[in-house]
Amino acid sequence: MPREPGVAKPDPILVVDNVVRRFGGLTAVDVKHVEIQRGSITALIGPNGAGKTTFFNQLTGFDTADSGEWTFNGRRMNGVPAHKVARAGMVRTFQLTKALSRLTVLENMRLGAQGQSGESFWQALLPFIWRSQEDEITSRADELLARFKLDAKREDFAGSLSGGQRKLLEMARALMVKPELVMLDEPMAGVNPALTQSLLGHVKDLREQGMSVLFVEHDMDMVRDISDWVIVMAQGAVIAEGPPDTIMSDERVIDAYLGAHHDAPLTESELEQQLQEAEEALEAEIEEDKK
Ligand SMILES: Nc1ncnc2c1ncn2[C@@H]1O[C@H](COP(=O)(O)OP(=O)(O)OP(=O)(O)O)[C@@H](O)[C@H]1O
Repeated sequence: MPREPGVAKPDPILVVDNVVRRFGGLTAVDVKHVEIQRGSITALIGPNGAGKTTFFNQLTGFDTADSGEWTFNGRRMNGVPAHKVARAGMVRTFQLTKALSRLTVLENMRLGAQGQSGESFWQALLPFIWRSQEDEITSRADELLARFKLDAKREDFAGSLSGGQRKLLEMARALMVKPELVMLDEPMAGVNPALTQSLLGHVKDLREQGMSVLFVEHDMDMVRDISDWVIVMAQGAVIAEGPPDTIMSDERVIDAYLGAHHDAPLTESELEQQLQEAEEALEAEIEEDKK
């Protein structure tokens, strides 16, 4: 396959055209064309501020693109809200895990089943409304919690989990909607080395089970280790694509990284602070939905 930005894939699950997102004078995302191959693990890399998370937000309905269109399994997805995108089979996790700390692990999983929407948050916690689905949802949650070795934590508050366990919970929760495409935003950030292999194994498992994976990551060892294909973004655009072994020596890629300031990894307390902010923002959103 040619290693050019936007190269066509044999069987793409996601096809993106001309997605632009501006913040004031800044063009955060300007992706002309990109295809994600079904059944593979694709890494999305690029220096800080390249637009990776913003691009994820557009594709998954968490933010509205200024222009552009994209199809998932041939179905147009631009303008579709996040919970419907998730229910269609395209689900994402967050860079700062949104596992609500004052809910139990199991309650977080139930929320996942509702497809990440604020409006169904209360319904998810009021089992009598959903009694018929309740048993099925709980047994799926238990199955996933066992797979991710979180079953012993079922009744614990998500806030009591370690950073790595929260990442596992995020991934397990995303699987509640039985997705076809799983989008992971920095799955390795803030994960203790002891959990690294286990997380890598879980990501590879997704592919073994026939799912497609698209993940944003700064950890190049992880990118090299598990990806089938790498897409590189810089200043909002896709600048290179290719297999992991060749992409890291690509001149355009090296230039993009050298030209950008690369932040040091977050410390534990910075991570904690950001997690708290993300939770407050999500809770505010839920309050807003209740009105
Ligand atoms: N809500 C927003 N308002 C204004 N500017 C924003 C907003 N979100 C992102 N940006 C800007 O858009 C650009 C792309 O940011 P984005 O977070 O998508 O990059 P990234 O590649 O995910 O970076 P990192 O690897 O550091 O997470 C940055 O310059 C950022 O400051």
